[in-house]
Amino acid sequence: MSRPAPQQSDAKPLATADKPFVDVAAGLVLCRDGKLLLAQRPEGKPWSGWWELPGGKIESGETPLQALGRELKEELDIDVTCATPWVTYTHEYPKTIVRLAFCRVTEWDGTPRGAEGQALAWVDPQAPMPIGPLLPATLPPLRWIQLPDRYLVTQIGSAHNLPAWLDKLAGALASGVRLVQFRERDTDMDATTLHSALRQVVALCHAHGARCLVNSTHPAAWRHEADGVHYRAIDARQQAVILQESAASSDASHGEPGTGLIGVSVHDEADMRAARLLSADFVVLGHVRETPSHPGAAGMGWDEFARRAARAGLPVFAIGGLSSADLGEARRHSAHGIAGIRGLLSGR
Ligand SMILES: Nc1nc2c([nH]c(=O)n2[C@H]2C[C@H](O)[C@@H](COP(=O)(O)OP(=O)(O)OP(=O)(O)O)O2)c(=O)[nH]1
Repeated sequence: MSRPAPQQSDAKPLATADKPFVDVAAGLVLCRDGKLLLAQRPEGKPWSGWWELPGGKIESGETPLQALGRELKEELDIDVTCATPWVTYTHEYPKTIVRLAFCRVTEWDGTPRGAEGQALAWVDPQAPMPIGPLLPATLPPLRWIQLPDRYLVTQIGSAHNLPAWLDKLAGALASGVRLVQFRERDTDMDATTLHSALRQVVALCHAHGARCLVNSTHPAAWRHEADGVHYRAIDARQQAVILQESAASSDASHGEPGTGLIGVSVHDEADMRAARLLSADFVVLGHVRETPSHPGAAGMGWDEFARRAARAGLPVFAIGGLSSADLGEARRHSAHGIAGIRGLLSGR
């Protein structure tokens, strides 16, 4: 899998005098069976014949969700009844800079039809794309929407906890968890025991069709036995500097992008910039509520989470005192999904 080029920051779009800046709302219209609706741009519009997510320009005074509701009525003749903000992403085209507020649309009244004469197609986002070409800025959301919505972080601690912990992991995997991060910070396991624990976690994940990433505190060689890496914020920043320096000196031997998934823990804009430079697949932002991992530290709350998530330019998992029951609330605040240690293991 080739990794896409890093995108620019969403916080500071690079509007220039000769390049107009356009704000757009686009919908990932998702059926209950997981199929996603794509539309072909009609004759007479720029990029006609290319496929895109339905939507259009945000008019003055509109929120992205209002604009999307209006556009989907005009283009598809449906009335949206449930939509949530998702990833806001900026793409520079040769003649324009487009900031796309991608939103998930999960309920609507009516049956979508090409009300402007455009062709429509329901596609399985997890399968090879049967149609094309797709607009360049439409490719990232089609990749991101394939990410699972729950991200379980390990906390095994001691070797004698491992069998019982693996049982709990099996329960979480059976309940649909498909993404796990091996992160053993406060452990009394020696390196050999820890490595063996990782192998057992990876094997169990794979047996359930789930993927496991290895936290960047662990040896880099272990990532290749798993499905990628999850960088701590400090490691992501360091890695981003290495990547920039090697790019500046045309030295490709450092920071070579791997083929697995890349997750990054972020707290602020600088962390998010590092994540984008590393072409991360997603970020984890928290903590939303006070948690046993950070006792006494108040959570940022959902409103602040939403403000920060809107600047990520990547799918964001919310973390901090959350369980599966919080998924709806998380999505209403621009999260892709939720991450957690205890909340996801207990199947709550
Ligand atoms: N709707 C939509 N637009 C996209 C996607 N990807 C992408 O690059 N774009 C770009 C193409 C256009 O430059 C811009 C959308 O503008 P548009 O011309 O479709 O807007 P509109 O429906 O309001 O049409 P109009 O007022 O220009 O007739 O966003 C996508 O997936 N969906």
